[in-house]
Amino acid sequence: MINSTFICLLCRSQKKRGVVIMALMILPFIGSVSVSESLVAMTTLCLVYLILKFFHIEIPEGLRRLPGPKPLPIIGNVLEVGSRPYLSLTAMSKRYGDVFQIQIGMRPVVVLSGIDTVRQALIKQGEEFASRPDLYSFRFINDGKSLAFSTDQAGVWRARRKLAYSALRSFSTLDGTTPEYSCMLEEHICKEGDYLIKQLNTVMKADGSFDPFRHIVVSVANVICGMCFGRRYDHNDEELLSLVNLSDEFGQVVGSGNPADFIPILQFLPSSTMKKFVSINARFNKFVQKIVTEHYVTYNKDNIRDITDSLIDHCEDRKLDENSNIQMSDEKIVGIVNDLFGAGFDTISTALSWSVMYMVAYPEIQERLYQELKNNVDLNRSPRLSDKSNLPFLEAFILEIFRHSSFLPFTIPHCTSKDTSLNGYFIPKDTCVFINQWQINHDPELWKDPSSFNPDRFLSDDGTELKKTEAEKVMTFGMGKRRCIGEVIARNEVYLFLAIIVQKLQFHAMPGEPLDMTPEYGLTMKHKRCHLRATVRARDEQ
Ligand code: HEM
Repeated sequence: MINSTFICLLCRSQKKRGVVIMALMILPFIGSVSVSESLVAMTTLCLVYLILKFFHIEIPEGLRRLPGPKPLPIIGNVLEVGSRPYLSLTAMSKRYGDVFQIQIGMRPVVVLSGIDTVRQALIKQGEEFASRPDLYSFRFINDGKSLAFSTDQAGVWRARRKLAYSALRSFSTLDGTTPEYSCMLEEHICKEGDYLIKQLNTVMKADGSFDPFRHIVVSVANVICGMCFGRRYDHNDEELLSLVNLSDEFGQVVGSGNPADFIPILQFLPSSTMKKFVSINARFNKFVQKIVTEHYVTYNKDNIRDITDSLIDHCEDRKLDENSNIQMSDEKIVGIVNDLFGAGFDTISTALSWSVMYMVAYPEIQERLYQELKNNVDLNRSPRLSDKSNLPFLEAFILEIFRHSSFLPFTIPHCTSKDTSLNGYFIPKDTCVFINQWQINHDPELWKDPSSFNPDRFLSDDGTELKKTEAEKVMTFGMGKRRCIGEVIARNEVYLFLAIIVQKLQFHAMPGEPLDMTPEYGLTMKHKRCHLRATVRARDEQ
């Protein structure tokens, strides 16, 4: 009696109710079944039904259900996605098309591929695809107040993004301290580039080899530290070193597909990875917080020294402005510097470290880069931002690094802010969306021989000009409303650091040690840590 009432409550449709009752009727014929066994069986059936009902989505008329692989209970498609999601999801896009659905654990995820489909979603329907999903790991980044990862409401996120963008732009385009430099960004990079060369020479003399990421990351961190905090650190500073060298572990958890984000029960089970992740974030926040507190103490309205000061200043101005619409805490405003610092060193150091690896893997390309510099920049001076237009091969090389390595294989995950549709498929509100940048950068419809590393694909036949339409097809910084706000700085920084080091140094592999170019999956994919050699370009060569 209770059983049939329960079933009736669960199954409003006659047909479904019939299936459940039939299943229960069969039970006694399987063998002798005790009351408790039949209760367990019935509860399981009801639970399965409830789960099915939970995931059953009514599709509005005229739209189609999303295609995709069949998920297993509890784990969904985790096994098919595997440890290299950019490859498995690219393979799935060949089977299911540009818009398909997988299930990671309990959570449905829509995967977007194909440049036209991604443009349609992120640009033409940008508003609907601009939110971030509420993922467990994101709650630990910047104490849940991250500009890039938090689920801030659209109004708050937009205001913070505008503030971050304008602070970054002001402190990169500000005049340098001497007329020798066109702007502050150029001054920071040129000085850090020179320090990097000195540091690599010292390490080479002492040890005969160096770990490229270990040194590049400090130089790049110093550029963003200069803009954010008005200070730089020594290459052997233990505090900075221990912090910036943690970025691999950060990226491994935040990369699309971290199990604890998709299988809720894992949040409550002990996990050494999550423990490490929480501790990395706490250390990172503590580092930034200490500097911010010092800034509050020494803040002077008439002498805004850096981005932190300018954000504090914004809070002060807002308090004096009676008409201001206060929706954000000071913490949320000043906390923006945490995002800028975090995003500003890991991505660029990864790009530069890969560049050095590719130069070693393709010595003839390294030589062409050097010859181009030699022919177009006076070797008695350091390259500058203004030399960029005379170095098309270097620009083509950087584009090919972005494309071929696709070291940011996915954007940060997006989320739909309302029920929507794409290419005729229905996508409900609050669906997590992965954008597969790697697929776009390796799509044979867009690129000839996509797996070969060939910077010339971006150059005109005579090699003197960049092909703009080819360059615009590379997807590295996302697109639309969430597009990276540091893109201009990042492109300039990767270019100028590379020009400076290629002019002075030649990189080689360690004798007898094959170069391992296999990427390690994460938000930013790194190459395995390794040792290389560098020799100073001979004076007569220069
Ligand atoms: C080569 C270097 C860089 C690459 C490849 C890169 C790439 C990206 C990508 C793919 C996104 C996510 C876009 C999306 O979710 O659709 C992003 C977001 C972001 N980037 Fe970058 N980035 C780089 C450097 C920088 C730098 C130097 C800064 C700042 C100093 C920065 C600040 C940000 C911020 C704040 C966001 C979040 C934007 C938002 O959620 O509204 N990035 N970046």
